[in-house]
Amino acid sequence: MTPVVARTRQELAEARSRIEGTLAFVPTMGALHDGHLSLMRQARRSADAVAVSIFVNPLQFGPDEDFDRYPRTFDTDLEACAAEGVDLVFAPTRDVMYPSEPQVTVKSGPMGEIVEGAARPGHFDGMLTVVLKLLNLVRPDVAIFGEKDAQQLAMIRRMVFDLDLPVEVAGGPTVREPDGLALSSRNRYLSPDERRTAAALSRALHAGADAAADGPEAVLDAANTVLDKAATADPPLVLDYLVLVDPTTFTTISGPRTGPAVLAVAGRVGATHLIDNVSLQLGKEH
Ligand SMILES: Nc1ncnc2c1ncn2[C@@H]1O[C@H](COP(=O)(O)OP(=O)(O)OP(=O)(O)O)[C@@H](O)[C@H]1O
Ligand SMILES: CC(C)(CO)[C@@H](O)C(=O)[O-]
Ligand code: BAL
Repeated sequence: MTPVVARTRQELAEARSRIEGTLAFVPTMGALHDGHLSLMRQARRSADAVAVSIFVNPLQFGPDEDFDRYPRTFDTDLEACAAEGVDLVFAPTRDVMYPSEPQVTVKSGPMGEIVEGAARPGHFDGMLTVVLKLLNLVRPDVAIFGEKDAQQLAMIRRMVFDLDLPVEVAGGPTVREPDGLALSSRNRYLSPDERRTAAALSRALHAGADAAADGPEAVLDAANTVLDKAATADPPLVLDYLVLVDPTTFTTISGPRTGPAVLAVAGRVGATHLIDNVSLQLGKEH
């Protein structure tokens, strides 16, 4: 069945008031792929009804980023939502979300300025601002985000904790191509040659995870060996960062250490910024 499509606050309020039972919510920027669909299936298992938002949020894009060329594929997105049994799609315009230039926004704090936040200044402030607005508008019981954007997920959990938001946050596992490349709406920018180079990101994470029992230095060495080779490929992978961080705070892990960690990587192939990460247990066989 086709989902109810709400484009305005009033349409959303009316559709929301007709939903009975619990509601799970999957916020997206559209250009839906199997990663999004797996979050929708998780949402379906978590609640009586499922809502999806489709909104390319200008606030989280830097001036030199790809806001204008970000893929917008609403008709096929709606078909995908229908096939997954989504009940409600909220697809506001920019003017609906931001009727005037916002004066009060969310400040993501120190965690918003490191790792991906250092590569994309202001990104996490804009992301948290729109997520808070979406949560206030949709009022879900549970909101589901992909682990592919691990720092985003950690920051949303922190916002919910710090601001006492009445919502449960759940993470969904990263869906990958057969060669390991994490699905991402931005993958469609890649030429076949760039696509081949991009696969080095997940290969590096895999190599790092395989060395987890030997500690942080071994993890970074193993991943860097793969990335160094990709840096000389044609076209090359231009590394933005490779970091081993605490899963909750995203602060760097160094020296001998055991326990959970996230190995996160970001790089550019051509003009396309791609990110990926893997969770691992340092100092333990996995
Ligand atoms: N491969 C994936 N597996 C699982 N979840 C994913 C995957 N890719 C994205 N998501 C999640 O889907 C939600 C919407 O993300 P978004 O619409 O930005 O897609 P995206 O593929 O991450 O796009 P982008 O190319 O902009 O990074 C986020 O919670 C994101 O973490
Ligand atoms: C959470 C989100 C929908 C906010 O715009 C976006 O950052 C995304 O798609 O991951
Ligand atoms: N996938 C996270 C949203 C962004 O890249 O802006």
